[in-house]
Amino acid sequence: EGPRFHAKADGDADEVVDPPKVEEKIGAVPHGLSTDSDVVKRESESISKRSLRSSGEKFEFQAEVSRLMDIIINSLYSNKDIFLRELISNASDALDKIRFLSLTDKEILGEGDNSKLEIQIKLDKANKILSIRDRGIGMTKEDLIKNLGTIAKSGTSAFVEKMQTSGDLNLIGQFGVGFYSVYLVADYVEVISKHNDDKQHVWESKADGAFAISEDTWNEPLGRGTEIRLHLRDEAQEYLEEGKLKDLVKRYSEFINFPIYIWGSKEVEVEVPADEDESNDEEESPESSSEEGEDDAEKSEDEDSDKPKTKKVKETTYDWELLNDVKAIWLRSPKEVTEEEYTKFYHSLAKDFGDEKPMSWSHFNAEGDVEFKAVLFVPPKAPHDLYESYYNSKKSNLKLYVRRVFISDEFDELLPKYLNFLLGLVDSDTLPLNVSREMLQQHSSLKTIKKKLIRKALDMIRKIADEDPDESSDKEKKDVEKSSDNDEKKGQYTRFWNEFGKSIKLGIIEDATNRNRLAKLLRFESTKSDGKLTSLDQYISRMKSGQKDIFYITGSSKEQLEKSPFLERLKKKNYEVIFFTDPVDEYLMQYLMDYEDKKFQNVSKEGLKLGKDSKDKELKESFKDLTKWWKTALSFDNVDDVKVSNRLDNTPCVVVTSKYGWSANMERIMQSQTLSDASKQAYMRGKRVLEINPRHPIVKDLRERIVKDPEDEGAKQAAKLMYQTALLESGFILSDPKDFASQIYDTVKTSLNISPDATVDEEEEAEVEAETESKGTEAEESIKSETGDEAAKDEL
Ligand SMILES: Nc1ncnc2c1ncn2[C@@H]1O[C@H](COP(=O)(O)OP(=O)(O)OP(=O)(O)O)[C@@H](O)[C@H]1O
Repeated sequence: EGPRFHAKADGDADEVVDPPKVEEKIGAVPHGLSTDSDVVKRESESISKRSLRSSGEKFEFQAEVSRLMDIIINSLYSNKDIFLRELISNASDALDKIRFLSLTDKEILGEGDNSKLEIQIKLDKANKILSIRDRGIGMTKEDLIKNLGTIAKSGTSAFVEKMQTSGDLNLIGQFGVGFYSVYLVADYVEVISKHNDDKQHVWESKADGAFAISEDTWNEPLGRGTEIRLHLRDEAQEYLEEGKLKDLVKRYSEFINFPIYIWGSKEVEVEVPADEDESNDEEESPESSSEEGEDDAEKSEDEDSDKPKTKKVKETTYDWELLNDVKAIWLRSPKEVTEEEYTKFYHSLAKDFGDEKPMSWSHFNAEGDVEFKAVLFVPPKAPHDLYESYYNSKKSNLKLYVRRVFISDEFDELLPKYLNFLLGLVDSDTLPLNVSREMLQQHSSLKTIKKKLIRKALDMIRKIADEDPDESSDKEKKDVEKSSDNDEKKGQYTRFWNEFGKSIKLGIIEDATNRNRLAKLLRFESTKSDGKLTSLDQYISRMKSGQKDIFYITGSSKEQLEKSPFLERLKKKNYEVIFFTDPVDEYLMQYLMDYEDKKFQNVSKEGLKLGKDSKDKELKESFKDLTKWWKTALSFDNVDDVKVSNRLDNTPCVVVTSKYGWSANMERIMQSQTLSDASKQAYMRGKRVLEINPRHPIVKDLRERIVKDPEDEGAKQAAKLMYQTALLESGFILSDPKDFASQIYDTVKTSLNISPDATVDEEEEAEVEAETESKGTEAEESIKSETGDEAAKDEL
């Protein structure tokens, strides 16, 4: 039945068998698992007899981890190979860690084999065990408990959720729970680990909700590092085939920076003494010495009597075979690296083994005061948690190496937050190697590296746009279309924008130095973009003669904005207006003041200029009385002013805000934020100005009325109602909807010729109550009589 591991067998001490101490012999072979049949037999006995290590301390997996393991165990996911990639990646991480520590403490690596930073794979066909060992940092008992089971990683639940919708286990490494993929192929797993600060321990689990940890007194001492033993499921026996393992390692571990060995068998041709009738070599073949009589006879006949007679036979030998060549791709000249190699390298960095290529990459060598090599990638998709806790997370996806030695992948100082979506690495020759991470973080070269990385990153992104035929104007299109990989590049920048556009916007907000470069990368829809994305440069190229400002409007959706009264006259006069519909756009526009000497103008704010119109002044003058009167009529609300509008066509009036206050859209966004500060809201709220349309019949009529009688009650009511309606249409949230509603009802009354004094009928409360009661009783009675069940009454 294979090895069993039960949760604590209560009181059944007889079942508990301590594994026998494995003899010295095991220590002599490189890996604890010997090909020697005696040892194999003993090992196998000890495992199959063992149901529970009596010394083992039992733990339950954290509920989320248990759920994850359940999903993995029962998964029908066909690509089970991924477990190997995850284990090798963990081994490589552990080696990176010890190598990093050894930079400041040489002793830490130890001597002899211990100091070899390598990964070893062994197959034990007899016991159906695949084992992967590294001489990395290892895990203490506490680490084992924490890392492999009790503390769910932040990614666990996210991954479980993702699995339930996509079923794609391939992503497991990206969620930081890759280890558990071992249960795709194994039903019992042992993790033997030795950390410099602790004794050697064994973690074991059959993924049945529990695991056990014992101090390891029977396996070969590892010296330092971790060995994972997978007791393979029956249907996963293919992972005991050497050829398969070699292929997988080669495929998945091309970019692992440590040598990976397999304890491989080799058919070799060896020269052995020829058969007795041919052989004449006494010294070299002691076994054949007993038959020397006949040899002598032959020897005398043979002319080459000095040459020993041998034959070639095939023999199986075992040895460590190196599977990868550890050549860092970034050290090669970019010209020599193929597109396929970059793609594979990206996949290994991203722990993303789908088919998608990165959108773009940049591989360069920086020279001068600060020397470094770097490879940057734009991933095909944004990671699942890119904007979650954007300001608090310390996550950067750049790996930092110093002279080929991996230092850290949590180095915030290399790229600003808004470029966190990039993946890649930096290998610097200038940074010092033997200092602590804290010291490195303060090193002056980092600033230079960061500056150059940002430039290169922005160039790379710009290139995505430059190479996209959809991006170019018709004139340029012809040239671009000639290029070969055109189809692939088509629409690429739109894809980039949909995935990472928010990051570019955050960049504009946060990075004043590169604001203009980033603004070039900005895309949006506009009144003239025809459902596609357009850029500021394209906007400028379409500007009307005499147009000074770049017009935009903010709101919650394009559909809503398209109908906005603010656009009426602009559209009629053929001005282009940008739609900004992402909440971040409001913040963005507080930082993006101008572009190429053109100012930005929110068309729902004060200050809109549409070229000089000689009639403007005249109109303003002729409506002076009305605007003045209207302002007084609105003294109940904080209306700053009433003015003649230059932006309206069909709508009688709109409410605009002051230039530096919040727009209506921003007010809405701020109100929807749970923790927003009410006092700040009042302070930041833009001043409101009612703008009236001098060509509109209602406005013209009002003017006539108030000239005749400034106290006209009907006019006053209309002025108020129009203002409130304009607030709504302009995107504000009414502070007193009740008042607005009752005015509307009054108007409805008037239009239906109902007397303004008509009142609502009084309810006759006493009777209503009595009636309800009696109805209720009737209903109860009828249920009771139908079902004959007393309980029905309770239910009712
Ligand atoms: N060979 C190993 N040596 C030392 N520690 C290890 C080893 N394998 C796993 N660990 C520890 O267990 C943790 C959990 O591993 P797991 O593979 O689930 O997640 P991860 O390595 O953090 O992320 P990923 O799945 O992306 O590799 C690791 O973070 C590491 O601390």
